[in-house]
Amino acid sequence: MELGDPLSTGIVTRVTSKAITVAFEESRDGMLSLDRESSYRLLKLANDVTYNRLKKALNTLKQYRGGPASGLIDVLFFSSDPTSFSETKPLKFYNDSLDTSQREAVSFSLAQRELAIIHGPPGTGKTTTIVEIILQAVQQGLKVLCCAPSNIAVDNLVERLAGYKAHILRLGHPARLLEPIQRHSLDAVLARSDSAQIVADIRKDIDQAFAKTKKAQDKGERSHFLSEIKALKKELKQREETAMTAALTRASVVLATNTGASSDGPLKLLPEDHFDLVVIDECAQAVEASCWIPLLKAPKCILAGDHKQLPPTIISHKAAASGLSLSLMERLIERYGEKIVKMLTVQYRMHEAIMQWASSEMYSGRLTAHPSVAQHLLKDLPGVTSTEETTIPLLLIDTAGCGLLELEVEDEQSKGNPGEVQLAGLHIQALVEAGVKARDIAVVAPYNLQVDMLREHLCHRYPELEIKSVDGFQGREKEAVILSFVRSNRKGEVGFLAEDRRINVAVTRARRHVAIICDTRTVSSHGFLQRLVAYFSQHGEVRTAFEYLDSLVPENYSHESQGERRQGTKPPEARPAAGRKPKAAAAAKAAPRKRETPFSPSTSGPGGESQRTKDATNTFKSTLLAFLESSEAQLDFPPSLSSHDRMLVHLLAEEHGLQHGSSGEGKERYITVRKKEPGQPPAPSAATPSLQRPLPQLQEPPGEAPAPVETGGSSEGSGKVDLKSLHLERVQREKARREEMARKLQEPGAGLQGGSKKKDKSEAKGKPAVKTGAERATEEDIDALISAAIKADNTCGFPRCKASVTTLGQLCLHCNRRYCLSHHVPEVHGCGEKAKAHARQRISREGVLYPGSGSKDKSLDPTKRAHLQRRLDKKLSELTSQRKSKKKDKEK
Ligand SMILES: Nc1ncnc2c1ncn2[C@@H]1O[C@H](COP(=O)(O)OP(=O)(O)OP(=O)(O)O)[C@@H](O)[C@H]1O
Ligand SMILES: [Zn+2]
Ligand SMILES: [Zn+2]
Repeated sequence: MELGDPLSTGIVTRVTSKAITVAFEESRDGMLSLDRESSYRLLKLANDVTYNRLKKALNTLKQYRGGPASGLIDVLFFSSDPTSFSETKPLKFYNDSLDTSQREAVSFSLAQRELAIIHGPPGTGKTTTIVEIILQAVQQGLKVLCCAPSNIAVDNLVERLAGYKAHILRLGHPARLLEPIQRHSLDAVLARSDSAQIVADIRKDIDQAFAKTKKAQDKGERSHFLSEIKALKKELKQREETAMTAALTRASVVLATNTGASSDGPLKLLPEDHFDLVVIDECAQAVEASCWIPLLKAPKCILAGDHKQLPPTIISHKAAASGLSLSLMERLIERYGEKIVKMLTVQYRMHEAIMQWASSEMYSGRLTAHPSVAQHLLKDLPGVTSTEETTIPLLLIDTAGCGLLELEVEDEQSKGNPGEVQLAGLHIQALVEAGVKARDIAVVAPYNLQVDMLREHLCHRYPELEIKSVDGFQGREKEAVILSFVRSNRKGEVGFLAEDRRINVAVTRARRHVAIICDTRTVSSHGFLQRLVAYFSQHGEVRTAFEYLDSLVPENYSHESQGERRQGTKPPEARPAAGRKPKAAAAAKAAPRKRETPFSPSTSGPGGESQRTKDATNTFKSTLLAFLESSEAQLDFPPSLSSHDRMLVHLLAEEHGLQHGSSGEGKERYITVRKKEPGQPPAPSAATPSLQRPLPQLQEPPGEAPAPVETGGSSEGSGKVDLKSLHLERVQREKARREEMARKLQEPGAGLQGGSKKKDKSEAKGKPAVKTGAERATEEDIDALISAAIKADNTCGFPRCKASVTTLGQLCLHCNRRYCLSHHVPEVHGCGEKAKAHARQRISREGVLYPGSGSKDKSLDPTKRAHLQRRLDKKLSELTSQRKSKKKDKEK
C-alpha cells in the first residue's frame, strides 16, 4: 500500500483496552467518512509541539529583559529575595468553612509580592484553598492565569471555580476537556458570542465563492473569485481574533495546562502585562521548564503542590540526573525554606492511624486528622457489617517465609508476584462479603506487570474494582486500598519501592482502610520500608500469608469442601475468617482451625519473629550436625514441634542432603530424618505418590484432569548436585515422553484424541482406549492419554477454564502445560508442591535459609485414598460413557 498525504490528522482523546478515540480535524475533501465502506489506517506521529513550546519558553526566559515578570524571575533565580506587601486588609472568605491552616495560606499568598508556595499534603484541601485564593484575587480586580501540568488537574479547578460567579475561560482542545467543562472552553464561549453569527456568515460566503471558482468561465472571472476569497478569509481571521481577544479580556481567570498557556496559542492576543497573577497547581509534578511557559506572563506566582509525592516522570536517566526531575517547587523550598511556604495541616481523607505514619515520615509530624475522618472505618459505610477486616484501618499481610516469591523476569521494570495476586483476591473477597462495594476499593501496585496480573485475575469478578499503578493513582483516593508490594527475593532487592515518595502516595490514597501485602523480610532491607512495616506491626493488625494458605493451596485435599468451593459456593475456610488470628482466642474456639497456625508473628513486629526463627534454626542445625556425625541411620524429632519448627527442620534437612518426611496425624505428627546412601539417586518423596498429586482435578470431569505428575526426586536433593540441570533433563524427558504419546494418539485407531473435552468438536474417530470397569487400562496410561489430549488443546489447562492460552498463556515448568494468567500460578492449578520443592532446591543451592517454603504434609490416610480412588474410577467410567454417547450422536 502506498502512503499518500494523510486524509486527516487528529488527537487521541481516550484510550481503553478495547478502543481508541481520536478527534479528527476536518478531513481533506471529506475523504474520511464513516459512511464509506473502507478501512483507514491510524499512524501515531511523534508530537513535538510540547517539546518546542518548552524550548521556546526557555529561550524567551534567557533573553527576557524588562518585562512584567522581571522581578519574579530574579526571585526564582535567587538574585533577589521575595518580598511582601506591607498593608493587608482582613479578608472576607467566600468559603467560610476553611480551617486555620487554609486561611493562613490564603492570606499569606495574597500578601506576598512575588512568590508564595502552598504545600498541600494528601487530602488537606489544596484545591479548596487555591479556589479561595483565586476568588480573592479576582475580587481584588486581578487577572489570573491558572495552570496545572495535566488536563485533569485543570478541569478539576474549572469545575470547582464554576460554582462561583467569576468569569472563567478554559483554553485547550475541546476534545480533551471533560464534558461539563466544555461550555467554559474558548470555542464554546466564541460560539455563544455576538460575533458568532457574523463569523458563520463569512464562512458561508467563502464556501459560495469556492463553488463559483469551480464554475468560473474564464481566468479573469476565476481570479476575481479567488481574491474575493482571500479578502473574506482575512476578514474571518480578524473577526475571530477580535472575538477571542474580547473573550480572553473579559475573563477574570484563564485556565490552561502549562504548555497550553504557550504564546503560540490564543494568549498571544493579549498584551504582555495582561495577567497579574499566575497560579500553578500540582506544581511538584511539573517539569520546571513547563512552568516557565505561564510564569513569564505575570509579576507574581503562587505554586501549590506536594513535593513529598511523586515528581514528574523523567524517562531519560541522564536528564533526571542533571536536574530535570527536580521540580521548581522543591528547588525554591530548598533555598528559601519556610519563609515562602505555608503548609496545610488538617487532612480530610484518612483515618488517623493511616495519616499518622505519613505525617511523621514525610510531614514532620504536623498533620492532624479532621474529626470528621479521624476515626472513620469501613464498617461505618452504609451497608457494611462489622467484621475483622472492616474494623481495622491498618492491615499487614506478611508473606515472609511463605515462599511467595516474585516472578523472575529479566526486565527490571516489570515485576510480578502471583502469590500476592491471590492474597489480594482473598482480602477483597473478605471486604466485599462484608458489604464494601468493589468500586470503593482500589488495588495498587508499583509494577505494571503486577497491575496486569491483578487485572487478569480480578477484573471479571469485580468489574468496578480499580486496579492501578501507584503512579497512576496519584491524586486519587478510595475508601479501601490494597497495596501489593510485589518484591520478594532473598537479596532484599526492592527496586521501585526504594522511592519513599512512591510509598507515601500509595499509602495515603486510603480513606478508611489500607492493607499492605508484602514480604517484610525482603523490604526490611530498606530503612524507610522497615519503619513502615514496624509502624503497621505496632499500630495495625499483622497476619502472615500462612493464615491464608488454606485457600491458597488447593491441593490440601483432606477437606471435602474443596470441590464445593470450586463450584462457587463458599465453604467455611474459603474465606479466612474469624479465628485466623492467633490472639483472637475466643474467635478461634468458635471456628477451630483444621491446622495449627504454622507461624504466628508477634504483633511486636518482624524483628522478634525472625530472632525466634534464628534461635530455632541454630538448635535444629546442631542437632542435625550431631546426627550426621553419628552412626545412626534415622533421627526422629518429637511431635511437640510446632509446624513452623517442622518446616525449619525440613529445610535444614534438605540443606544437609538428608531425606526427611513426616509421619503421624495431627498432634502426633513428627519428623523423621534419614541419611542418604552414597550414590543413591534422590528418592521420590514417600509422602507424595503420584495418585495424590492431581487430586484437585479428581472432582472435575477427568477429561480435564492434569498431566500425570512425575514424582522424581524433585523435592529432594543435596546442595552438591546440579539440581537445575537434573531438573531440566527431567523436563526434557517428560517432553519427549509426551511427544511420543501424542504421536501414538495420532495413529488411526488410537482413540481418545481430543475427545476428552466436552466442547471439542474434533471427536474421537477410533475406538476408545478406555473401557468400562475391568477393561480399564492402567492409570498411568490414562493419565498420559488425557494429558496428551489436553496438550493439543489451546485452552487453559485448569479444569473448567475456557480461556485461550494461545497468546496470553503461561507454561508451567513443573507440569509442562499452559494456563491462562489466572491459573498459571502453580499453587492454583496443582503444582504447588513441585514449585515449593523447586524453591527449596534453590535454597539449598544458594545456601541461604528461607523459612517457610517447606511443604505441608499432604499424605492422606488410607480411607480417604480409597475414597478418592473410587471417585476416580467413577469419573473414568462416566467419561467413557459420555464419549460413547457423543460418538453415537455423531453417527446419527
Ligand atoms: N475546610 C474544609 N472543611 C471540610 N472539608 C474540607 C475542607 N477543605 C477540604 N475539604 C475536603 O477535603 C477533600 C479534599 O479537598 P481538595 O479536593 O481541596 O483536596 P486536595 O488537597 O486538592 O486533594 P489532593 O490531596 O488529592 O491534592 C474534599 O472532599 C473537600 O471537600
Ligand atoms: Zn503446573
Ligand atoms: Zn484458566
